[in-house]
Amino acid sequence: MISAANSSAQPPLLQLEDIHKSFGTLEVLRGISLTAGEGEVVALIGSSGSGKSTLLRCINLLEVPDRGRVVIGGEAVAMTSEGPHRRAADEKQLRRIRSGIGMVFQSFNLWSHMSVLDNVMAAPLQVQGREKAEVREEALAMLEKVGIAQKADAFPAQLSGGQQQRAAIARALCINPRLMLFDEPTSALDPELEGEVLRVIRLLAEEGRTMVLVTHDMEFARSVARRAVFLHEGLIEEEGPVREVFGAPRSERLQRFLAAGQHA
Ligand SMILES: Nc1ncnc2c1ncn2[C@@H]1O[C@H](COP(=O)(O)OP(=O)(O)OP(=O)(O)O)[C@@H](O)[C@H]1O
Repeated sequence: MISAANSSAQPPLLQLEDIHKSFGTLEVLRGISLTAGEGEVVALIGSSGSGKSTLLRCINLLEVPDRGRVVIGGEAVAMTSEGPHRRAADEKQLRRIRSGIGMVFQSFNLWSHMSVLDNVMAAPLQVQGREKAEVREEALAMLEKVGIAQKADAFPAQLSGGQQQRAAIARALCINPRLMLFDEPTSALDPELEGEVLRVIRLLAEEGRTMVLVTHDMEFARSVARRAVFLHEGLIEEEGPVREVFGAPRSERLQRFLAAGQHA
C-alpha cells in the first residue's frame, strides 16, 4: 500500500509485518501488516474483540507478537524465541524504542499519590534522566497545551475524568514521543467530557504528530485520521483513506459495521 507519507525515500515511521498473536487457543491476530508514515494518523476500527487493542499493544511490545516484525523508524525490534515465550531480545533496545512511543489508555493510569505536574514530570526525570528545571518548564507547557495548567498542583482524584485523561496525554507528550498510541481514550468518559479530550487529540493531529488510534467513535475517526484500518477477527478486512473507508466502503461487512454504528 502506498500512501503519500511513505512514498518518499524515508521508511515509514511504523511498519508492522505479518503480526500474529494468540492467547491460548484463541488466535486474536492472524497476520496483520500495516504502516504509518511520519505525521500520519491511522484509526483502527472494528467490532469488539476484533483485535484492535491487542494490535496496538503489539506496537510497543506490551504484547509480544508470536510471529511477525515490528519496525519503528526502520529499526526492527529484536525478538527471540528462546525460553518459554517469544520476547524482546534486547532490553536496552526495547527501552529505547519504548521511550519514543507515548501511550494513552482508556483508564487514565495516573499515579494517585502524585500531583498532576509530578505525574507529567515522572518519566522524563526517572526514565530519561533529564534536568528538573527544564522538565518542569516543559511539563507546565504541556499542561497548558491540553488546557489544565491550573490543575498542575492538584491530585488526580480532584480532577474530572476529562481532565485526568488530558493529564495522561500531557504525560505521554512529555517524553517527546515520535509515535503516539491511543486506546479508546474517551470510552471511560461521560459524553460531555469526551469533547475536551477529542479537541486535544485533534490539535495533535493538526500539529503533524504520528498517531495510531483505536476508537469506537466513527465520527471522530473520520475527522481526525488520514487512514482507517477495519479489522475483522484478527485480519484487515479493508483499509484506505478515511474518505473511502467511511464514504465508499467496499466490503459488505464494513458497510454493515458502519450502518450499525450510525444507529448506536
Ligand atoms: N491478555 C489476554 N488474555 C487472553 N485473551 C485476551 C487477552 N487480551 C485480549 N484477549 C482476547 O483477545 C480478543 C481481542 O481483544 P482486543 O481487546 O484486542 O479486541 P478489541 O477489538 O480491542 O475489542 P474492544 O473493542 O472490545 O476493546 C478478545 O476475545 C479478548 O478477550
